[in-house]
Amino acid sequence: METHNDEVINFGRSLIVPSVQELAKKPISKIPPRYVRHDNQKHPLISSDDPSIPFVPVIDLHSLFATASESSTYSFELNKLHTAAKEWGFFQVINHGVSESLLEDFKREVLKFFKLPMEEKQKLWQEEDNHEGFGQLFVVSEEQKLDWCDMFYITTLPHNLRQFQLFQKLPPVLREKLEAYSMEIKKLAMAILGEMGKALGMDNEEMTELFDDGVQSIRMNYYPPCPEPELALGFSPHSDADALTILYQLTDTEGLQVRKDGKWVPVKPLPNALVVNIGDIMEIVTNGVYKSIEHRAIVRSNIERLSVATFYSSSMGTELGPARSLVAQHNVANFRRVPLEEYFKGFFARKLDGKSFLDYMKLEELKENVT
Ligand SMILES: O=C(O)CCC(=O)C(=O)O
Ligand SMILES: [Fe+2]
Repeated sequence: METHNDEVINFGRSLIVPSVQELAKKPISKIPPRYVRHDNQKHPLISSDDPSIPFVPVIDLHSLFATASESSTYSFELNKLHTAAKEWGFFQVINHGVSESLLEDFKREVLKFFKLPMEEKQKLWQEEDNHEGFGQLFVVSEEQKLDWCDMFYITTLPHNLRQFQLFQKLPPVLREKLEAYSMEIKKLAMAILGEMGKALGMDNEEMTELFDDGVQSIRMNYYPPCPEPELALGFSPHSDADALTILYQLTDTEGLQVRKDGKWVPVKPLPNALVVNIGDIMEIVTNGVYKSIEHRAIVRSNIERLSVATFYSSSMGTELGPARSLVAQHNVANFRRVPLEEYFKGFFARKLDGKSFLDYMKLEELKENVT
């Protein structure tokens, strides 16, 4: 049930920036300096067809869940999940159970949403003091370089964290599909987290307590064609702050790249697949066994790209830190403990800079002794 509440928590703000989609409609052959990266590094498209490039693991969730219900033994698929989470922090899932028709309907509505006239979008633009809505995140100064991307960000779960006004302003069919998508993706995230907990040897009850009523937010990304794609970036390198991200690549345009052993590896959009990645919260909860991985998005000269990232984090009111059942196993805690709300506020107050915020959470010397 939806409740209108007066105590929506404001996790942060971001400076208001112009729409890149509108900019890209103009007949420009050069991009404004604010989008040209300082490093002047080129950000080339790396084709996933190049045989020397490793392929991000693909996990068949049907097999995983089928073997999971049969026995509690460590199945082949569970081992594959565990290895992918440990060594890649990124994988694709197929046979994930989210209905194809819902994915199609949601995609259609998101595409329409970004094609709305600017006067309509303006009503859903970020406000000075809150970063939900259309705009960009993590913009903290007028000098900062900007991403070649417009995004729409909204907190979806739990219901009492929703910006009721923003939900009310969404086109009704999008809103309906977003609700359904949010629920399906929560179910999927919980199922994957449950399997991960099993693979890690985490206490089941602890896992449920941490994530059952988790915070979910959805970020829709629109990357317009860019006249100088190698000088810009669609999304600066970052790791996600949440526990588990489920990314839906709406178009079959390549653009997402993950950093693996120092190299950028493309994540090829596969039909009916979703991309899953470990976020910083999961790295902390697993006491560092699973790693959140840096990733970025590049842009193209002649083609747009769209994606929807759903971020799933632990529940409000819980403390963020390594799972106690794992600290007991490992005999050491590698991260500090902070209230979840404090963690989020700290994260959103910064410019995106790789995995720098996780370093703040890391305990280098202070090792918590287990009793
Ligand atoms: O567009 C993409 O593929 C990446 C999006 C992403 O990393 C994010 O929204 O956090
Ligand atoms: Fe991300």
